[in-house]
Amino acid sequence: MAESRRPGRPRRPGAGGPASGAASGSASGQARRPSARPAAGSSRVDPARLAAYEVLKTVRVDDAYANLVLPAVLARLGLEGRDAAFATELASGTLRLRGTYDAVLGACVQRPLRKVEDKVLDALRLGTHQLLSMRVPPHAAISTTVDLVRDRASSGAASFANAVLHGVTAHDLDGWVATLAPPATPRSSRYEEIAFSHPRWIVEELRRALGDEELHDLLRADNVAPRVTLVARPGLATREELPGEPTPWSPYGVVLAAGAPSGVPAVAEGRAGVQDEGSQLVAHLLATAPVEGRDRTWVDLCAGPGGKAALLTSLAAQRDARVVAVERQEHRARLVARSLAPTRAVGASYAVLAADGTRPPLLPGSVDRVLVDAPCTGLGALRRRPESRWRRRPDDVLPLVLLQRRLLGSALDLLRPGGVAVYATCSPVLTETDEVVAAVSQRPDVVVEDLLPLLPAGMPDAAGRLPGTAQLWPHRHGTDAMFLALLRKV
Ligand SMILES: C[S@@+](CC[C@H](N)C(=O)[O-])C[C@H]1O[C@@H](n2cnc3c(N)ncnc32)[C@H](O)[C@@H]1O
Repeated sequence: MAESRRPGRPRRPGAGGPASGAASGSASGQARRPSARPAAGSSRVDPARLAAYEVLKTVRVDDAYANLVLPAVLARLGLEGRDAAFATELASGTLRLRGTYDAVLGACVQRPLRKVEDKVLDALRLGTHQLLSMRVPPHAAISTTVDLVRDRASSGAASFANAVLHGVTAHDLDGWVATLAPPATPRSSRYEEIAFSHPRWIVEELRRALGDEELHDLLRADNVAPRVTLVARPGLATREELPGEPTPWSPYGVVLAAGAPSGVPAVAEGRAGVQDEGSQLVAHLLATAPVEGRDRTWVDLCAGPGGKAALLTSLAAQRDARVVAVERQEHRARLVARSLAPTRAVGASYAVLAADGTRPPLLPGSVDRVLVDAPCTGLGALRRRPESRWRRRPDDVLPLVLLQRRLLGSALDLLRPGGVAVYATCSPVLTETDEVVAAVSQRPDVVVEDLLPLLPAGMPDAAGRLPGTAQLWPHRHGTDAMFLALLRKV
């Protein structure tokens, strides 16, 4: 199923149970009459729906990231508490499940969807999410969407939206998937495209990396927003002072119990941060890989915005090692510098260089440990950015792969004999993972080492396809789908 909604009987048009759960409250459950309180100037549009609409529009028009736009929109419209939570779920859920909803809308609209005005289509997607995934009573979902379309488009478009959304109520989500998606087969990804709202080329890449058996578990996990995990940077903060349960795999992590991370003092002071557990393991692995002899110089070759570099630097400080963080984009290098600054309190030694990691201004053979957390398609972190699956294109992959190979090659040039490199991507795509490592390990001065013994005890099924490498998965490990490989210079 595309989202965690229990299967149910098809709904009758216009019928609906009481609003419940996170979706309940003034924003969700009440159909607003024309005379209801005005919002957003003179219009009668429900503010939470308006906020979600504004997010979709900004993502579409400005190519923005929803998670960055949302806080500003919520603040501008004065939304807090349940209304803010409703707007957040409405915007994020609609963006994630756009593929499923477009298939549904395509069946309810007489003309091709590309001929529907963008702003009307955005509103229809929002209405469809409320009807099929949020348990908003149909009369409320439809009337508030019609108000929105009337306000943002025209009365004619509002009548059109009314008719289309009544069509959407013909089935519940399971019913629509059963109606629209052909049965799943390993050879065609059409079923997954509709049922799990992933572009077909992405389904095919994920299938190649994972196989058929668990594919649906992965796609389902991609459609659920991850819990927020925090990292306690060693020497600066402890897990015990962070509010939440310890993470199962990372020795530095905590699953945030409730509230915004910015409200946690250690996070506000930069002693802790928000970081996926898989990312924490990447830094941990580089720091714990055995190295004989000198162990003074660690490099993060793709450091922006600095999450892993901050963890590495606090670990390096405990061993009197120095970290050089390299980042090509100047504004991201500034973010790295900001992220590393709190580690000065524990005497950390580091430098941040705005430079090209394929030609870093560092001496070849001078480095003991190097991390290549390579720029990648990010297809292992789809649950984090609801719109990202619709942005990426198949032809993004090749240029990234060429860059990844050059970055890893340059990292290996920096290493002294006996030094170690960790190559990581938040993508499981085989061309970005196994094939990069396999190509670079043709060098006579490099071996791929088995990193599995360095992973936390009891971590299940983390072996990658290429011997010695690791591939984490959201549905298995609760992390992003990070790929990790350990290479040693000989
Ligand atoms: C996956 S992100 C790294 C995330 C980072 N390690 C963290 O944990 O916060 C990849 C980074 O590599 C940077 N990058 C891309 N090409 C680069 C190059 N040629 N040299 C150095 N950095 C590069 C990107 O700007 C981006 O900030």
